[in-house]
Order: sequence, then C-alpha cells, then structure tokens
Amino acid sequence: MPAGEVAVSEGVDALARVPRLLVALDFDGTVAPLVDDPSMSRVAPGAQAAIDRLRGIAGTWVAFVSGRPLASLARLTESGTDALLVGSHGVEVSIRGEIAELALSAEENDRMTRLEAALTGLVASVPLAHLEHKPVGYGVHTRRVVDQSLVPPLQAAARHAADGVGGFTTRVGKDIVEFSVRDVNKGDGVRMLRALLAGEEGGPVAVLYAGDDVTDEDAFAVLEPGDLGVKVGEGATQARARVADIPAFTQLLADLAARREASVQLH
Ligand SMILES: O=P(O)(O)OC[C@H]1O[C@H](O[C@H]2O[C@H](CO)[C@@H](O)[C@H](O)[C@H]2O)[C@H](O)[C@@H](O)[C@@H]1O
Repeated sequence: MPAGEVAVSEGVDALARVPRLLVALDFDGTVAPLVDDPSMSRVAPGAQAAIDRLRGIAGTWVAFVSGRPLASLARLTESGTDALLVGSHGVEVSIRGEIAELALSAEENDRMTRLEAALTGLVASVPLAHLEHKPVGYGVHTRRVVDQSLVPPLQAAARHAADGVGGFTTRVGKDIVEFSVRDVNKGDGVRMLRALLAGEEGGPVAVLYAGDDVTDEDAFAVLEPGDLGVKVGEGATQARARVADIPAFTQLLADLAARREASVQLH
C-alpha cells in the first residue's frame, strides 16, 4: 500500500480511540537524528517527552524495534525495567528486563569469526569506514567515508565475503550494509510484541509502527487492518502514512498522546 493512503491526522485520530495500543518505534532516523558516531545518538527531546507521555496513558505501550544491538538500544533509550525492546533487527529481545538468551551455536560462531576476518581487512582498506561488531553479525559503516566512490566497491566486496562464508542475511541501511547470522527481522519482533500484549491483556492490540529505513519495511509488512504504519522521510514504502522528517514525527507522537489522553478521560 502506498504511503499517503491515510492522512496522518485521520490515522492518529483512529489510534487515539483504540482500547489497547502498541507504539513500536524504530530508533535511528525515526526518533533519533542520524549522526556520524552511533554511540552519540540521542532521542530528540520532543520525541522523548511524547514517548514519556504515551507510556503514562492506560492501555498504551511503547516499544523500540531497532537494528541496534540490545545493549546499545537500552542505553540510548534510557530504558527502565518496564521496557519492551527488540534489538539486532528482531533477534535480541528484552521484555521488562527479561532478556532472551541468544546462545549462538558453535557453527554460527565459526561463521561469525570467518566473516569478521574478511570484513576487518576490507574495512581497513577504506579510510574512515568502520566495522561495527554486533551480537549476531557485523555492520560496515560508510557515513564518514570522504571519498564516497569507494563505498559501492567496499559494499560489493563485503557482500561477496558474506556469500563466501554463507548463511548470512544481508541488509542495506543508511550508510551501512549489515550481515546477520540469524534470519529474523523487525516484522517478527512486532508480531511477537503484539501477541505478548494481546495475551496479557486478553484482547486485540492495535499497532502504530514508525520507521525511516528499508529494514522497517519488514515491520510495515506485518501490520494489519486497524494498525498504522508511518514512514519517516522519503523512499518507497508499504507504510500507509508518511511524515517528512523527525520533527514531523515528533509532532505526530505529541498529537497522539494528547488525543489519547483526551479519549481515555472520556471512557
Ligand atoms: O533500526 P534502526 O534503529 O534504525 O538502527 C539501524 C542501524 O542504526 C545505526 O546506524 C545508523 O545510525 C548511525 C547513528 O546515527 C549512523 O551513523 C549510521 O550511518 C546509520 O546506519 C547502528 O549503528 C546500526 O547498528 C543499526 O543497525
């Protein structure tokens, strides 16, 4: 479904009135501006305020669903023990402080080691490229590479190396190509969170999912009638609504909080 099929205001209005709502948020590029150093990312102040407000409304849950490692996501979102976090594109899960064990097999570890050796050499050959070590894979970052003509050949060589080792899921994001030894995605994460909350609450849970990148399409793809997918920024998408940028999405979250607070008071 093309973005723009639903006017943002109309979509938010509908979500304000559902009895149970999961607000599932991508992190980088959706609530946190993209920066050169991933460790320096921060949630935009207005977005944080809206998230805190939403968390305080009855029948409303906020989760982060990110490609980031869980530890990084927990730190940057300053999540407490009640947090719902899905990291590493759906592989790592933390539900209110309970972290599902990853337990990589010896074979997975071996493939990781072999890919790391290959990627380390490739990344070292391109000035200012950076290799991110993740719990179930690697990210080849190229945001800071000055000579961007070096990026396509680096990414092609990295893909070739991953194909050579075998068994990796490849994802292309913003100035990054990533390789994961586990084939799980953000859609799996959203499905799991919805089922968990519906089970706990004994009723259906509508979902607002927002994301800015290609990897968020897996999450948009599992949304159901009554949910709302919001694409943040440009690019082809299956999301039914679109906002221009992080400030516009921050405004959407604040509007949702205000309308949901008003709706809860009426019931
Ligand atoms: O699913 P997300 O929450 O959007 O995470 C995707 C990747 O985000 C990080 O990289 C991106 O953000 C960095 C900081 O702004 C930026 O420097 C980089 O160019 C982006 O690709 C993170 O480092 C990755 O692990 C995530 O997979």
